[in-house]
Amino acid sequence: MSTSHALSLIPVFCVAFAIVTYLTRDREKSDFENQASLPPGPRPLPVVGNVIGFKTDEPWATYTEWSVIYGDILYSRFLGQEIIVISSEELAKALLERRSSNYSDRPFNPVMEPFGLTYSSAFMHYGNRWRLHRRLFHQVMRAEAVLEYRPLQLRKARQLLIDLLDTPEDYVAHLATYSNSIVMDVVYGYEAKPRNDPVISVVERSMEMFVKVVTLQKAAIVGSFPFLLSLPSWLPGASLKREAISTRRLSEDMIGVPFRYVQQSLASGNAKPSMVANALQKFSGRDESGYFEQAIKESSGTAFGASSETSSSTMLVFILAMINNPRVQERAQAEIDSVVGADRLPNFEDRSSMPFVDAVLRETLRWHPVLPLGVPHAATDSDVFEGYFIPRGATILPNAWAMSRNEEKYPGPEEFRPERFLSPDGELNDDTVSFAFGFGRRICVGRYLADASIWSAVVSMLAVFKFAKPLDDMGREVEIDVQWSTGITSHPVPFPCRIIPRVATMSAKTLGQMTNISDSAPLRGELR
Ligand code: HEM
Repeated sequence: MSTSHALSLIPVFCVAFAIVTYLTRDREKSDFENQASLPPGPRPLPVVGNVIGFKTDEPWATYTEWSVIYGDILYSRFLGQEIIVISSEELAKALLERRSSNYSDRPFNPVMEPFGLTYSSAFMHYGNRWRLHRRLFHQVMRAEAVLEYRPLQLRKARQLLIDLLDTPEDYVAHLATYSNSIVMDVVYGYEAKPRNDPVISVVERSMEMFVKVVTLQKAAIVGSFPFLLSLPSWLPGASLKREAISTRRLSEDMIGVPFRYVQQSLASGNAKPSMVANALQKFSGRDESGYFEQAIKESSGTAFGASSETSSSTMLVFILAMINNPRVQERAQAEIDSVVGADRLPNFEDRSSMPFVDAVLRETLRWHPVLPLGVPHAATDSDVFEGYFIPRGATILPNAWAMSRNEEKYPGPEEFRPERFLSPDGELNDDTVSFAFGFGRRICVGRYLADASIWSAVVSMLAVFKFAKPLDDMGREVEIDVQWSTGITSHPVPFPCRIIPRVATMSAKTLGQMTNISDSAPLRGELR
């Protein structure tokens, strides 16, 4: 058979396979199903499910539109996948927190194994292996532990300012370097080079693939048409197979390269305290099977991935918001100037005196949640919730996008208004936008680290720079046509902007004098 003939049969195979999958799919009916009906939702097409009107590049927007029609608990189907979308924060808490024993699993994702992503703690099934990962994170990322990283965060923020001063046009790379270098230090004790660090670039390439691969659509397609991964990789049209092969290679490097760096540093007696070094020492001599070593390797690899995309995306959203809201930017700068003065940069002791800056950070998390559909949970068992039947194994999507657009809680939700987080007397209110970090037992383990790293970058950038729209040939400001990336995370696609020092004579030397942190400041205590 010729290659072109073989190719022409692929769609036929796909449809035939989908029909067989659909007809033979067998969801166990439980007693619950006889008592309650599935939540309302758009009528699915046979086989393919709810594809009509579904915006694949903005699934959160589709689910939010559907939630207006069908309510805050809705049912939808994509190929063989049953999806329950929760669009209210209260209902998400009631389900994912108060019933967390049943809703802390992740959906089976057929993409993970062939793409070499089973290492990820964030997509791992609920169970003992996940618990061990969580414990390893907890050692170094719980609220009290992250206080130790403050000197590191301030030092890296100063480096970020120097980089922005030097080459403002590379701001996207500088933001990525900032968040990546903090997590590399915390997790591996690795001091990344300010530019073109070889280890960081391995991890960045791997993450780029990761966010494109871990989407609901891809999971459903691979789940329904697994033979696509068996096609010879040379075959035109076998792009999925080729993508799987390169993602697998990148993932191996991503978790292997920095891990070997720590092993070698420990062997030569030069290891700095870090999540990996501490844990390897703790389990040394009592890990014959290599079980703990594997968990340390996998969880540390996850930490990097989970942090890099989310933190730098949030900072991109912040810059965009500042450019489009100059009055907000000026008010935050006035607050910083009044607390800090002109001779030094802000530090963590100043934080409680600058509620407006914190309100800007919260509004950034709300205005464009970088994980608009969170990370999917799964129902371990069938259940009835709010009178609706939730099938065993269903994917549960906490629709952070819809929560951020709740008109009652956030009037004028498309506008960037930090004041919504302040009481009339200027104090911060209780709304910490916690939905941006997820729910229940799977809530983001890195949230305290993320909060301090993003605050330190945001306050430092506001103290030193003005962010403004680009200029045209006539010197007039031009509006930015913002595009948003799509995948499991979403952030503004790099846009032109001006990053101008607020003091024209600002230099790297002045920045050094404005920070009272020593470059060799001890960052953590002894190895435990
Ligand atoms: C702005 C920054 C960040 C945001 C918005 C964010 C958000 C999230 C969200 C929504 C989840 C899913 C929670 C759920 O399943 O309900 C999550 C999980 C996770 N995050 Fe973050 N995150 C951020 C930064 C970080 C950082 C800095 C780290 C680590 C260094 C991190 C590590 C993780 C891990 C390991 C998980 C998986 C938890 C599990 O499945 O048990 N994140 N994050």
